Amino acid sequence: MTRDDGLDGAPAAVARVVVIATGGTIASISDPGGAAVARRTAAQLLGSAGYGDVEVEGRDVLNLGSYLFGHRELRVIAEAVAAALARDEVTGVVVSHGTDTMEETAFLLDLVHDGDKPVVLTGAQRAADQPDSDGPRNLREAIAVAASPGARGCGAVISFAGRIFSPGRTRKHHTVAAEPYRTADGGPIGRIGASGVVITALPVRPAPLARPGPRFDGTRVDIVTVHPGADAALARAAVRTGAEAVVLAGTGVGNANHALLEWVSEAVAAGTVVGLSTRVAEGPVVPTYGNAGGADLVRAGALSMGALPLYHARLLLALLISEGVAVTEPTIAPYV
Ligand SMILES: NC(=O)C[C@H](N)C(=O)O
Repeated sequence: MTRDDGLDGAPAAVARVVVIATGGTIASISDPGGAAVARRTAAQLLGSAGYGDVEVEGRDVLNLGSYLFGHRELRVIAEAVAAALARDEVTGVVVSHGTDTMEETAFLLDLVHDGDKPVVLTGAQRAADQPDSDGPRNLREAIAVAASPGARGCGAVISFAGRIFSPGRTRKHHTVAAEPYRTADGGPIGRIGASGVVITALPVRPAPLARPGPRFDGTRVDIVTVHPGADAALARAAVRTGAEAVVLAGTGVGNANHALLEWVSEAVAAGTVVGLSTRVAEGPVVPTYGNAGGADLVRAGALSMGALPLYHARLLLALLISEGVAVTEPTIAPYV
């Protein structure tokens, strides 16, 4: 099957999109106890209706809620995406995915994406067996984005409820809303509406990193949250149990307290990477305060993760460490 692209009269190859199914609510149906469990396959998600002039093929890679994913699952998805993208006849790839940790997978896929073909993650907030499930619409839109020439060069994106997001600063910001994603200090880079896929902004993306190798699976990077009364017990336990880096989710612009400041000095001296992030949903880390605030933490050797969201920061450190990259201010500068 061919279609005329209308540009030079030559028939263009038909758009072909590979849908990689990984589970999530988009694939979930009620079990006998009434709990939603990922069960539906790629073929079941795609159905038999067809997707206009886009040829679509499904591939089952995982079938789990994304709350169950570890680094291994993220690596397996990255490998499946790369294999699909490597096929000349493939225009773009869709990954159907649970919404809980889609921000991490999308960020990883974006970090390692080194071509122009679109990679589009989508999911659903209402299970596949709900009469008002948003899955079919989200999937249809994601396929349209993956097939769209306009989405080329945007890297990996999240397509959800008619909006397209670049993952670099995008997080799930609402547990149940039909539009669960928001880009911190930014907005969607495009929309899907009556006139099709419209890209309104091109994301700025750093040079691609190498895809994670098997070492990524066991690379432990933990998050320790700062709160009134927090001590260093959890941070110490993280290192004791194998964490190669710890991200501090500081208060405000990235502050902690004297117990954690003392730990940062000891941990950095012993070779642990300490990233300084914030527990606040939006806005960058700005090392400002003394008396165990962010300025002191950075002086003690913590690395400011800048405007990179908390869970993105954790993932970036895990990827860099697993690749044997020395994590320093200059090596993380392009991402934060
Ligand atoms: N809406 C969802 O997909 C949430 C689901 N629990 C998941 O992340 O797999």
